[in-house]
Amino acid sequence: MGIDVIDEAFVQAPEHRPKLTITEAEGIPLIDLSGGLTDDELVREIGKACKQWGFFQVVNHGVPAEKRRRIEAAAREFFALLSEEKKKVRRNEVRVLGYYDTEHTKNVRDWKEVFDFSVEDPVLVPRNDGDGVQKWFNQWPDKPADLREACEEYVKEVQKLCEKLMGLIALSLGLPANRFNGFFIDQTSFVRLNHYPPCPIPHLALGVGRHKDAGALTVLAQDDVGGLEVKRKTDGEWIRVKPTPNAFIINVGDIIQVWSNERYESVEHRVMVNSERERFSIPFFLNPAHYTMVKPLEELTDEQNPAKYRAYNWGKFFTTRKGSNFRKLNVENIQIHHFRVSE
Ligand SMILES: O=C(O)CCC(=O)C(=O)O
Ligand SMILES: [Fe+2]
Repeated sequence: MGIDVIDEAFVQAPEHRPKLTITEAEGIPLIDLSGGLTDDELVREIGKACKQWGFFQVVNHGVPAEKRRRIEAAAREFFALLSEEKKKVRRNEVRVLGYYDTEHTKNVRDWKEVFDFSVEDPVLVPRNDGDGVQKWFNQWPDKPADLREACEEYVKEVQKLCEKLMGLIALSLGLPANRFNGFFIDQTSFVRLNHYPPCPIPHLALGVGRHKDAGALTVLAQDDVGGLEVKRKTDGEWIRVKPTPNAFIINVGDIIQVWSNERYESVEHRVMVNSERERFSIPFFLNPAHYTMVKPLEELTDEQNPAKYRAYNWGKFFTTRKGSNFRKLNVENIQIHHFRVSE
C-alpha cells in the first residue's frame, strides 16, 4: 500500500472521518455462554443484546483457543508475504474468492488487504446473467503450507457456535430453536482474513468504511489492537469495541433484521486504523443458501404488524454486492432498504 503518496481513493468525506477521541463501549454486553445462566436467562440476555445493540461479545463459547491461534498465526504469515506471492491467489471477476487489497466500501477504498474463502467449496451461487447457477472455488496459496488446514479446522468450530447462537436468537424471538436451520443447508457463508497495515493518514481513512453486514450473523475474532467501532443505537455515537481476549464479537446482519421484521436491527460499524500498529481480524459471515427468498417470517407478522420487506433472493443480492465492492462505482450498491415497504 502506498506510503508516500496517498491515493485520494482512501480519503473519506469529512462527515465520515474518524473522531480522534475514542469512546470505549462498556455498554456492549459480554455474554458468558456456559457461565451458569439458566437457558431462559441466556435467551433473555441474547434477546436484549440483539435489541439494544445489535452487537455483543461472547466468552466460554466452545471454540478451542488453539484453533483460533492457529488460523491467526497462518493469516499473519500469509499477509507478511511479498505482494507478488499474495497476488498469485488474487481474486478477479470470475474467481471472486482469494486475496485482494482494493475493496471499496460505499465507494471509498478501505485501508486493508483481505483473503476470502467460502465454507462450502465449491459454493453455489446464481450466474451473473441470472440464468442458472455457477460454482465459486476457493483459491489456496502454497504458502503458508498450513493455511488451508488451519482455516478448515477453524470453520468447523465456528459453525457449531453459529448454530448455538442462531438457536438462542430463534428462542429469543419466540420461535423453535431449530427454526433457522433449514436456511443454511446449502450455506453461502464465508470467512475473511483481514489485515489493516499501519496507516499514515488515520484521521482521513478507514480500515473499513461504515457499513452493515448483509448476511444473517457475523462472528468476529479481533486481535488486541482495537479499531472496531459500532454506531450506538440510542444516540448515533461511534463506540469502540474493546478487545477482550478469546472473546468473539457477534453482530446481527441484515437478514436477521428482515426475518425478525425489525425486532432486531443490523447496526452500522466501521474500522479505524492507526499509524503504529497493524491489526488483524477474522469475521465469519453466516449466510443462507443462494436460493433463499429472504422475507419477514410469517410467525412474526400479522395484521397489526405487517411485513416491512418484500421478499428478495439472497444469491442475487450476494453476488451483486460482491461484484460492486470490487471497484469504485458512482451509484449506491444494493441494500435491504431497496426492498423496504414504505409506511
Ligand atoms: O475488522 C473488524 O473488526 C470488522 C470488519 C468488518 O466489519 C467486516 O469485514 O465486515
Ligand atoms: Fe462488517
